[in-house]
Amino acid sequence: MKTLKVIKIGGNIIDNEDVLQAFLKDFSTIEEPKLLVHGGGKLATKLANQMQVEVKMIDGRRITDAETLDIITMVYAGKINKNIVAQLQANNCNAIGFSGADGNTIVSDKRPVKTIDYGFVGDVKQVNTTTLELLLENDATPVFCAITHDKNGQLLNTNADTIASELAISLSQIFKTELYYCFEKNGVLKDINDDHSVIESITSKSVQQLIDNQIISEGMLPKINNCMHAVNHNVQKVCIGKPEMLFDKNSTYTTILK
Ligand SMILES: Nc1ncnc2c1ncn2[C@@H]1O[C@H](COP(=O)(O)OP(=O)(O)O)[C@@H](O)[C@H]1O
Ligand SMILES: CC(=O)N[C@@H](CCC(=O)OP(=O)(O)O)C(=O)O
Repeated sequence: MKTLKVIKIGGNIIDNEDVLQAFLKDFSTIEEPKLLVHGGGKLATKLANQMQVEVKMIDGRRITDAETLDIITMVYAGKINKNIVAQLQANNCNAIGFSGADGNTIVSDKRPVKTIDYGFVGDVKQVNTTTLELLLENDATPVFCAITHDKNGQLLNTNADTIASELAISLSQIFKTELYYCFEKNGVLKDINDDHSVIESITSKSVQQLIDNQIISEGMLPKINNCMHAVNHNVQKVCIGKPEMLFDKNSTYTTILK
């Protein structure tokens, strides 16, 4: 079985042009099959503010009304996705941009209204890997944004961390899959203000205490839940840290274990 690296980059990497350019240059040097997932929540928030569209987030999830869905489609599937694809092509990496609607790769259900109406937010129901396998076997690199569809013509907003874990889980039937969450810190930190306080490994036993003690909070909560879901569903290796963890053997980062 070949190894596949599924790599997710978040807002603070996308927002910094120099950091993004450097990352994409390094990413292009990875010779094994690879797949990139990008977020972009921060840029969507900035644009919504400029357009005077109210931004509402609950537990790291964006309440997505029709106007917000238009904004995130333009930002995630348009500006960010196409710029990343163009930069990868400039580095001789044969990137192809995807939303979950493209090739019917990710189908999701609109989140049912319970106490909160999230609007056009989708929970992943099905990942179709046939097209992705074909591309990955032929040296092409899929680049996914945080948009899925319901197969009835409706686009839905889906957290980028979830897209990465669901793709990694489904593709683990075909590849030995590794999942890397890249962000601006060295890993999951004991003290959020001390970049040297990296927690080397987190297990399903230790995670609850970290959440209860509020060491893990905010944006790290959905990330760690997606990591746990992935290690418990056949993904061989799951790591959180700076992009350097992919390229520098001496870098520190957090490994998520069963
Ligand atoms: N223990 C922790 N270690 C590191 N970051 C943490 C921790 N707890 C909360 N966080 C927060 O989680 C954020 C990462 O989540 P998020 O902003 O959603 O990133 P991304 O856009 O890269 O997915 C960090 O910037 C940090 O503020
Ligand atoms: C439903 C939902 O919340 N979707 C996210 C998708 C983007 C994302 O996940 O971006 P980062 O990885 O940069 O945070 C949002 O709109 O903010």
